Amino acid sequence: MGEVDPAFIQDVEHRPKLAAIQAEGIPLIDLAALAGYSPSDGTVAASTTAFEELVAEIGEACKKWGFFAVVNHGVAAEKRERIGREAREFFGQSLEEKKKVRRDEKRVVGYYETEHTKNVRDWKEVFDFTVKEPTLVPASPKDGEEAIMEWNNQWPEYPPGLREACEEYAQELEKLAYKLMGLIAQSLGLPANRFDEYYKDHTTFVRLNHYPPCPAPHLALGVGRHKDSGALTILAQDDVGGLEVKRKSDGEWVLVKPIPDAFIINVGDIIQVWSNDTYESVEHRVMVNSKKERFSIPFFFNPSHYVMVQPLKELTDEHNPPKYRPYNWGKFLVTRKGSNFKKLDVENLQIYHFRI
Ligand SMILES: O=C(O)CCC(=O)C(=O)O
Ligand SMILES: [Fe+2]
Repeated sequence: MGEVDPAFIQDVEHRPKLAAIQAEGIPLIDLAALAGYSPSDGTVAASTTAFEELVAEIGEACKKWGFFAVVNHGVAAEKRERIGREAREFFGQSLEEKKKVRRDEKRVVGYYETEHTKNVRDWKEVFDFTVKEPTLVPASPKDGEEAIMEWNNQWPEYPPGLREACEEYAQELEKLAYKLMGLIAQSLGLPANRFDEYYKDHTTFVRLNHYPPCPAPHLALGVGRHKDSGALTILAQDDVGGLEVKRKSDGEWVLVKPIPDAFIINVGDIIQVWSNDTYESVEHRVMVNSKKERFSIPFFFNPSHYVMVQPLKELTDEHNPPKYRPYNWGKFLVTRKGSNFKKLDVENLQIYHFRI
């Protein structure tokens, strides 16, 4: 990634402004009132005013921004530090070493250094792993073909502690993800465990991102503008900064300031569909930096492959009819994964293709 290959250059209108706006950023939400909260059995241990306020805050943040930061989330700091150290070790190796666990059309998780977003190459390298081993998905993106296949993780020999650090981290984040889905359900007036049925064989994956220093941060992006296609993303970012969110109120790109130990949460396309557009999945992108490398770790909380994603019955009626046709999550996922290996003339599959 030494010189700037034209494949990385963004069209003029999508290039970042390096002096990004820092005023009015995404909401910061304190989850302290969550202690003792167990959404899976629908009980709310802390049924207090503080808890009601928290649910309302989550709802407002989802509506206004689609993004928020959380503190006092209950994830042990040492687990996050550990996966961060292992990720640095892994990416610090030669390309040849990393390519030993490179993903390809058969093994779709692992190391990858040539990802494209909207056909422009991203200035980054990644390592993906699924949380469930194995993860079950449709064998074919085609409708009517029922065969199922397994996605299996590819763990590198070095660093030897990477696998355990990743597995421990994923377990912690899974607990947080269920709590956040519980809060989001309650903020929509639904029972806390409303979404659990969709997660029995979930297809969640975690990505270790490394953004190396870039000699042309005004031309390239670490990740081009996009929306996350899953339900909910929980992101750990380091102290370098670079993530920008498209503010709903005016369409400006706003920097998400790093806050030590906080996680950044964002609503993905599936929550947009489930909520029938009450909450929207918001565009975001990542700027790169000419001096500093950056690391981040998104956790993409995705349902089971056989889930038909559609607006929830409780949230639709004759005055507010469903805005989307049902679509099969697994087929959507494997279509998107497959298209990562080709440079396409057409746009990726998107939820608006299912809009009624
Ligand atoms: O690195 C980041 O801050 C965000 C990455 C991201 O948006 C993604 O991987 O979907
Ligand atoms: Fe994203």
